[in-house]
Amino acid sequence: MKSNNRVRIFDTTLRDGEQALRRSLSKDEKLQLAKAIAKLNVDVMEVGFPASSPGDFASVELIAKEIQGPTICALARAVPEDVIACGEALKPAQHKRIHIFIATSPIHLEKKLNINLQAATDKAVEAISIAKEYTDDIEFGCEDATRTPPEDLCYIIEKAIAAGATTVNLADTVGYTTPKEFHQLLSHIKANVSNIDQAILSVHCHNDLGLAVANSAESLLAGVRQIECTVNGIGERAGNCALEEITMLLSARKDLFGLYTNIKTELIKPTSELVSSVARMPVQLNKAVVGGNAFAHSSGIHQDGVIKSSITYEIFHPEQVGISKNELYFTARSGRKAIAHFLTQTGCPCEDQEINNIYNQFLQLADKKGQVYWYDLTSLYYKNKVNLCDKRYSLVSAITKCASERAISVNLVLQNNQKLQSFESDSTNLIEALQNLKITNEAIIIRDLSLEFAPENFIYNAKLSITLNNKPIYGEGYDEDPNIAIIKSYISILNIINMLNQIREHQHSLQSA
Ligand SMILES: CC(=O)SCCNC(=O)CCNC(=O)[C@H](O)C(C)(C)COP(=O)(O)OP(=O)(O)OC[C@H]1O[C@@H](n2cnc3c(N)ncnc32)[C@H](O)[C@@H]1OP(=O)(O)O
Ligand SMILES: CC(C)C(=O)C(=O)O
Repeated sequence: MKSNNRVRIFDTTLRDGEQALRRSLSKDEKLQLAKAIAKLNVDVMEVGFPASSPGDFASVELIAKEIQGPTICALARAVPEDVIACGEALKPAQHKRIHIFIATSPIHLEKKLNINLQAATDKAVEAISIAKEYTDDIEFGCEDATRTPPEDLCYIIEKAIAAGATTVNLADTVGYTTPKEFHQLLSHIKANVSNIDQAILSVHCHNDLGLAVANSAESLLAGVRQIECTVNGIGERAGNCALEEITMLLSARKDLFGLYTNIKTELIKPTSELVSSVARMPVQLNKAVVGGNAFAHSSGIHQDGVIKSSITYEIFHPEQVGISKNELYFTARSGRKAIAHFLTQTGCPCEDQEINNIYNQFLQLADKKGQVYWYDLTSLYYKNKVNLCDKRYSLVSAITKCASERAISVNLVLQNNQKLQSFESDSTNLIEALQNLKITNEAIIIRDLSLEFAPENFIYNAKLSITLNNKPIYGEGYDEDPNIAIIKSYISILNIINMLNQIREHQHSLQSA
């Protein structure tokens, strides 16, 4: 493809993204994220604001030293000290860029900077001339460009390019513009700035009205060739254009845009997870491309379509963004096809009549439980095949005692198959004490525990999850006493394991018969 079709991805996760965090990132955290973002193969990464603090100066300097490949960029106000701080911090970088910005809108000029457009232009030109002592790669940015009269933008941009700016960035700082309006503004700038061909046009869109990706995408149709964006769309207030969304839009709609990026899209999901965990910003389930539901289907009509051909409801393959496969969830909205498909895939093929029976029982269970798990389906299947004897544990009594602040002992009496059995253990906490009871041969390691109190019923709801043979198992228990609620949810896990063992034994007996 011609290079004019290449869109440069300018990642600002470590600068604008970091501005959205409740706690700033340490030098090591920034370096860890910088390494992952560089592996994504972004063209430019803006990694901080060196004049902001000695710590951020040191982070930018460290990244400039350690990261090879992408251009390392740092941000400065149109203030000499800021530009010098960028130049100094970026010294070790293989490829470096200084990004100088100043607000251009009447609102910002009058109410914030208290200067006029000419004074802002003079400051920008002076700052650019200082930056030129450090690098030829200079980005000039108009903050709040989308609330600036077009002729004012043309004036300051022309001067900035003449002073040496090689990239010009138009920021929709408060996420105010719309795609059509933005296209018109960018076309006006292209048509009216005499030296515009000497710079790459860039945009930096915020998501206050949910239009950051749409506005960035439309800007490309107006001739923009650099998009500023962040992983997971994190950034001031409602965030920035999401890197993963704009990248996958260009990939999925090559027919419309005819443009490409150099992003290694298969690294998108792991990078998103890393950013989310280091930044402590959870990704919402329904987030495009990287959300937990982006490739999950739970309604019957969709599941049927996806089973027949994934392109019915998926516009690109999950593997393209580093997600191993799509997922089907089972709820009362699921249909027969999904149930039959799951059972067949797990070695439990059914005849039509059988699936009808299982499906009716499934619906009753789904209405009761909300979500039906894989082991529920396997159990329904075998319950329809054979009358498995129900070897269930039930709780007869439970005593928990705190021997000291740091020791708890548990004594359980359980009934199983008419027999009473007593189990005892102690530890520093209830979960460990339960794990030490050794009621089954399986090593049960609890992964998660949630405990909620329902004040309307004065009752605790405990939810535990474990992993057994790489599959999750969820248990649930209710009680007025939080410890007993946890014990009951643990017993519900024992009963699921018991049921799975019975199914396995039954399968063996069928095979050897
Ligand atoms: C839209 C954006 O995301 S812009 C980038 C936002 N990022 C940051 O703010 C980075 C973190 N900021 C900081 O560490 C600090 O605010 C600093 C170091 C930049 C400045 O700190 P201080 O000197 O204490 O100033 P303070 O933050 O209180 O006020 C900002 C000053 O910068 C001025 N200013 C703001 N933008 C610009 C600009 N682009 N060019 C020149 N001056 C500017 C303001 O008018 C104000 O000046 P004043 O004191 O004369 O009124
Ligand atoms: C510094 C600029 C690019 C910015 O972050 C904004 O205007 O939102």
